Amino acid sequence: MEETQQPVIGIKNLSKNYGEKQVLKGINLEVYPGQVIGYIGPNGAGKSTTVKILTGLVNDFDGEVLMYGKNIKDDIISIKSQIGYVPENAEIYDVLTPLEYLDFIGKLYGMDEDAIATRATKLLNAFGIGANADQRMDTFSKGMRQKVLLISGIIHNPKIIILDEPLSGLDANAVIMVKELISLMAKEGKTIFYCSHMMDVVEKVSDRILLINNGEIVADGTFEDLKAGGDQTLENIFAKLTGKEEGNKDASDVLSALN
Ligand SMILES: Nc1ncnc2c1ncn2[C@@H]1O[C@H](COP(=O)(O)OP(=O)(O)OP(=O)(O)O)[C@@H](O)[C@H]1O
Repeated sequence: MEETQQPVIGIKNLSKNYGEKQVLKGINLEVYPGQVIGYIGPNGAGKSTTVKILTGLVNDFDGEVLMYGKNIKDDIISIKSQIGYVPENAEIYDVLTPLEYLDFIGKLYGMDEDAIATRATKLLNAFGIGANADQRMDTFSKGMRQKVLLISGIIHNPKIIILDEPLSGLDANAVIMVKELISLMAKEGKTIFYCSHMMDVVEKVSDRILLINNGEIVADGTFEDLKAGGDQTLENIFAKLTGKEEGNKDASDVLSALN
C-alpha cells in the first residue's frame, strides 16, 4: 500500500561513532506516509541517537538521511518545520505559563501570534488542562507538564511526529486519548515515529515495529509478522532478539546480591 508512495524518511547506510564506539552500524530504512513506527530496543541500542539525527540535533554522521527526498544535511531548517519532536527528558521553561511557552514554541516555527493563541487554547482544552492555561508551570504535576510538551510537539501541525516515551507520567484517560490521537493522525497521513520501552503500548499503537540492537535493525515488520517466529508477546520477541530469553534472570541476580 504505502510502499507505492515516496518515502517520507529514507535512511541509507547510516552510521554514527562516538569516539571508538560505533553506535549505529549502517542502518537502511524507508518510512512511508501514515505509518506508525514503533522503535524499540535495549538501553544504549541507539534509538535516541537515531532520533537526534532525524531531528537535526546530531549532524556528524556517515550515510544519508532523506526527508521527502531531500538530504537533511542540505536543508535542515525547512525540514525541521515539518517535524514535531517530543523528547523524553525535555527541559520546560516552568516559570512560564502554558500559553506563554506555546507562544514561544509556535514563534520558533514561524506561526503568527493569533494562530498560536487559538490553537494553543484548543489543544490545552483538548488535553484537559485549559483551566491551567495561565498558571505558571512550576506548579504543574508531571503529567500536566507532559501534556504541554506533547502540545508543543504538534502545535505547528507537523507531518512527521517523533515521540520519545510520550506517555510518561500521563494518567489512564490521557494515555487512551494519546493512543487514539496517534492512530487518527496516522489516518490523516502523518507519519509517527514512536520510541518506547512500554511493549504493550508499542504492540497496540504501531503498524510497523523496528527493533534495534547494538546499532543494527534486527527486526522490521508488523506485530503479526514478528509473532510468526512463534512468540506471542512483544516482550518475548524483544527478549529473544536482544539475547535475553529469561526475563526474570536479572531480577533473581539482584535479589541474591542482597542476600
Ligand atoms: N553524546 C554522547 N557521547 C558519547 N556516547 C554517547 C553519546 N550519546 C550516546 N552515546 C552512546 O551511544 C550509545 C547509544 O545511546 P542511545 O542514547 O542512542 O541509546 P538508546 O537506545 O536511546 O538507549 P535508552 O533506551 O537507554 O534511552 C550508548 O552506548 C551511549 O552511551
